[in-house]
Amino acid sequence: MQRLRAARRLIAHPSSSAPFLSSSISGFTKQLYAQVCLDSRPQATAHACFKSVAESYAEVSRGNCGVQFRCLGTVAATRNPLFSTVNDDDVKYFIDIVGDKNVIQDEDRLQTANIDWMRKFEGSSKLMLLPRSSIEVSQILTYCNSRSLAVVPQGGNTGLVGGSVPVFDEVIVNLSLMNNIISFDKVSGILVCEAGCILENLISYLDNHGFIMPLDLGAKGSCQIGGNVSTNAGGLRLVRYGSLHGNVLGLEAVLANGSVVDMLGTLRKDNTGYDLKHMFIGSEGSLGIVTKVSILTPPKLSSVNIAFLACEDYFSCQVLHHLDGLRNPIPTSGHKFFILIETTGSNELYDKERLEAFLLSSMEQGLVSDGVLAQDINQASSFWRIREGIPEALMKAGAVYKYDLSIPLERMYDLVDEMRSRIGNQANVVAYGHLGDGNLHLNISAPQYDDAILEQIEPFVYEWTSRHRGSISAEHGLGLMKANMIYYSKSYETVQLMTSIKKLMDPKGILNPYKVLPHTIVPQNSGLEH
Ligand SMILES: O=C(O)CC[C@@H](O)C(=O)O
Ligand SMILES: [Zn+2]
Repeated sequence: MQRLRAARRLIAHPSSSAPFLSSSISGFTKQLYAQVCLDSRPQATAHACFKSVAESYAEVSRGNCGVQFRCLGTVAATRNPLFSTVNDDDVKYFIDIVGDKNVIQDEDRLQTANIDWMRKFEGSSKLMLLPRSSIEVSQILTYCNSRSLAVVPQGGNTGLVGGSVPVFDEVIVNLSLMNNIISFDKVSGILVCEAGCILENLISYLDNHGFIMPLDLGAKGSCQIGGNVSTNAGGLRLVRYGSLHGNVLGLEAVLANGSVVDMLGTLRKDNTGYDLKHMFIGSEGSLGIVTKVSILTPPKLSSVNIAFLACEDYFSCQVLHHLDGLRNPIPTSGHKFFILIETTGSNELYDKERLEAFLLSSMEQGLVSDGVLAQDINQASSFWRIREGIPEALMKAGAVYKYDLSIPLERMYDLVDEMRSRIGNQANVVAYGHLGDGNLHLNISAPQYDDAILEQIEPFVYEWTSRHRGSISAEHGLGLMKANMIYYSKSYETVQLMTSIKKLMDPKGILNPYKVLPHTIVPQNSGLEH
C-alpha cells in the first residue's frame, strides 16, 4: 500500500482552482469506472434485532387486512380478490411440468424464498417452482394466467425494495436452475446466457477469457443476471460502461399469457422498429419473465489502479468525482469523506503516472487530505470489501431505512445535512453511494424501527428529491416499497402510459402484482407530479 504524501499545505484551497481541476481530470473519466463517497460519521453498532416498516406491513397482511403504505397517508394495497389460491390440482399440474423435486412446498425453503435479504418484506407463498427451461416457464405462466394465479419472479432475491418476494400468496417462480452459459464470442465479447446465471460466475467465466462484465455489484455472489436485467441494476461499473439499457443486446422473455418472445439478438445495430427489449429491462418482472440475455462485455484491461482517498469536505468530493480491509487503509479519525477510485487502462506505467499526478495535484490543492494507492490485487480487493460491506454492516447495526436517490451532484450533500438536522440524535444518517453517477444511498440507521423516526424521513425525503428534480430510485427499482411513490419521479401521463402497457401485456395483472405501479391513482394536478 503506497501512502500518498504531498506538499498539500503549500497551496491553499482556492475555489478558483476548481474549473482548472475539473477540466484537467475530465480526460480521466474514460478510464474510470467506480467510485464512492463514504461519509465517516459514526455509525450505530451492535444493536440487536430490528423491526422495519415492512415487517409491520407484513404483520398487517398476515391479518389479512392488506398492506398499508405510508405513502400519502392512504391504504394502498389489499390482496387482489380476483386472484385464485393454489389448490391440490394446481400442484399436480405443476409437478407434471417441472417434476416433483422442482415443486417446493417445504416450509424452510419457502420461508427463505418468502423473505427478502433485508428481512423487511415477507410474503406467505405456499409454493415455489423451479423451471429448467423457457418452455417450462411458458407452461407455468400459461397455466397461472388461465387460473388467475399471481406470480412473483425471483432470482437471487438480493433486491432492496421488496420486488422479488411475494406480498401475499403469489406463486414464486425461481430461475436458479436456468443457469447455463449458451455462448460466448471471443471476438465480439458477446455473452449469451440463461437468466439464472449468478453474476459472480459470469464474472469468473469472462475473466478466464480476458473479458469482464460491464456490471458489478456487492451482491454478485448471489444475484442473478435475469434479476439484474429485470431491475436494471446499476452497481459499481456504470460510470465506466453505462447501464444495462446500453449493454444488453437482446433478451428472451415469457409473457403473462405464456408466449415466449425471442428478442435474443446479438447485433450491435438493429433499427427495425420498436426496441422492445427495453420494456423488460427495469420493469421488475411486471411485464414478463426474462429467461435469456445477450450482453456485450468489454475486454479486461491490464492495468488497474485503485486509490482510497480522504477529503475534508463535500466540495472536494464533488470536484474529485470526475475520477472516479477490513482494516481501514487510512485513519478514519479526522476525515469526513472517503472516495474509492478505480481506473483501468492498457498502459500500466502511463496510467499509474497519470493517476499519481492527478492525486498529487489534488493534494496540493487541498482537495484530498490523505490517501493510499493499492499496491497489489489483495489490497485492491480489501479496499473494495470496505465499500461493498457497507450495506451488510448497516443491516447488522439495527433497523435501517434505505433511500436510493439520484440527485444533482451539487445538491446531494444538502439532503444529508438537512436529514441530520431533522433526525437529531434519534438515529445515524449514513450517506454513501456512487458519486460519479450522482447516486446517493441515504441510509438512516437506528437501533430499532420507530414511527417517530419514519415520520421525520417520509415524505420529506421524496418531496426533497422531487423538488430538486432527482429520482426516488436511482438503481434499486420501485418494487413494493416505492410503487406508490412513483409520482414523485414520473408525471401523471407517464404513469398512465405505463399502466396501459401493463394492461395490454398482462391483462389479469398476474405478474409481480403490487409492485412498480401505484395501487392508488393520484388525480391529475394533485401537485405531486414532477
Ligand atoms: O445499501 C444500500 O443502500 C445500497 C446497496 C448497493 O446499491 C450499494 O451500492 O452498495
Ligand atoms: Zn449502489
